[in-house]
Order: sequence, then structure tokens, then C-alpha cells
Amino acid sequence: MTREQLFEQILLKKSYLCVGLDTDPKKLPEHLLDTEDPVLEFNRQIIEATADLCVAYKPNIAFYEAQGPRGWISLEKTLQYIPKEIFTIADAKRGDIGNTSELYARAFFETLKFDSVTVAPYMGADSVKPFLVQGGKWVILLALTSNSGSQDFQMLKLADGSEEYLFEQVLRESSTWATAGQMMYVVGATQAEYVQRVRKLVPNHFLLVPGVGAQGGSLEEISRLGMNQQCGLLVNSSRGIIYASSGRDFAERAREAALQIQQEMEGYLEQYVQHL
Ligand SMILES: O=C(O)c1cc(=O)[nH]c(=O)n1[C@@H]1O[C@H](COP(=O)(O)O)[C@@H](O)[C@H]1O
Repeated sequence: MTREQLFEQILLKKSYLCVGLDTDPKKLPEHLLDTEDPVLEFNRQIIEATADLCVAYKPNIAFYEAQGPRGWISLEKTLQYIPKEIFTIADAKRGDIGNTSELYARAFFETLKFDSVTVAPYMGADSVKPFLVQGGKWVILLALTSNSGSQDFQMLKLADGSEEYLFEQVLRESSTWATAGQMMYVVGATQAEYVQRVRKLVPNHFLLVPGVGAQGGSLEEISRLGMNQQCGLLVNSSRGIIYASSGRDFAERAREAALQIQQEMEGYLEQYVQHL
């Protein structure tokens, strides 16, 4: 999917919501447990209930890998329920020496046919570039993550007296590896105070923003500080949507939670994206 196609979907749906499919078999509503593939049935109903309100789905691969072969099958079948015009993110946080990254890229882009994969920058250019070879496929590089551990390395100053944090060097350097049509960055919603520094270095890139809802980040703040003229944001919520209820009404409640976010997003799009 191209950046223009993604922006078209955002305008059409008045939404930049990404629904996180972090489907934990231990949290499934009881009435689904005797279906053939409870994870798949849960995802199917979540997708059916939210597809008109979001522009992306992000299955977190850990939740499927942990199930062994069964999990991979649920994941592959889940992708078949996602409408073609919706952007798909394999949240796998991969990256390795070149020939291994090539196979990770093949796993997510060719075998599973995701539009994008999250990648860790720690091993440098040759670990990321194998993911950048196919047009229409995206790398979403971890820049400033939402968790408290982001302080450990990402927020280190590069040298005594330097004004620049390590995450800024990651943005500066990696933005020369690919255009804003193939690379996005993860910036946690809990890091809103640094979003202007991010935008100075990557004004045109899309940012994948996790951390609203369960982790406490503010949608208003990240939208006000992070939007660009093509919206430039995909804001993810996982638990806040998919576990809005643990009962028979889980899909209905998930829709209500997604609708609430979409309506708030509609307001920010009108306010901050000038040519709407
Ligand atoms: O890459 C991610 O998506 C990610 C990066 C980050 O900095 N923080 C973060 O929470 N995530 C993911 O975003 C999702 C957040 O889920 P909720 O907190 O339930 O909305 C999980 O799948 C996390 O793995």
C-alpha cells in the first residue's frame, strides 16, 4: 500500500485508528472456547465490528507465536478476514544480520502478505535494509518506545554536553535509508513531550503511536503535536478495544470503544489537517 492510498483511507474513514490484535487465548470470552479456532473466531468478530472505523490492524506476533503452529494458522487466517484496503502491521520487532533479515522480510511480506513489519534499529543499516526492497511494503522502525525502559538507551545523550538523544540519531541516520513512502517510526503516545523533536527530524513520515488507552497516553496531545498534512499518524489501541468486554457482547463493546476513538480523531483531523 502506498502513502497516498493510506491517506485516502484516513480521509474516507475520518480515522487514523489502528486496532491491535493482541489476542490472548487466556482472555477470550468463554462462549468462544468450544469453537474450532477460538482466536480466529474472536479476531473475525473484532474485525467485522471495527473494519469501518479503522485504517490498520496490528496483530502482535508474540500472541500467535506463543501458541506454536496453531497460532501461526490463526494468524494467517485472520489476515484473510482483513479487507484489502486496510493496512496490516506485523508487530514482530525483528532485525538481524542481512541474510537473516531477508528471511524475516520474506516471512512477513511474502508468506504472510503483511503490508509492514516493525523492526528494531539496534543492529544498524544492514539489518534494516533487507526489509526495504519491495515497493508498497513498509518498515516501521522503533524510535522512541512507550515503555519505561525507553529511558535506558533511547534517551541517552550521545556525548557529554550533547543536546541530542540516541533516538534522534536513529531518526537522523535511518531516514536516509528510505523515503517517507517506505519507512514509518514507532513513537509512544506516552512520549508526547518529545514529539516535536521527532517532527523536526522526520516531518513527513508516518508515526505508529501505541500507548493510548491501557498505557495512559493522550490521543489529544499526540494528535496536536504529531500530525502533519497527510495526517502522519496511525494511533494504536489494543486492550482498550479488544477487551472492552469479556462477555458475549465483546464485539459490540469493541465497536463502541473504537467508535469513541474514531469520533475524537475526526475532530482532530478537521482541526489539524488543513486541506480537509
Ligand atoms: O511496536 C509497537 O507496536 C509497540 C511499541 C511501543 O513502544 N509500545 C507498545 O506498546 N507497542 C505495542 O503496542 C501494543 C499496545 O497495546 P495496548 O497497550 O494494549 O494498547 C502492544 O502490541 C505493544 O507491543
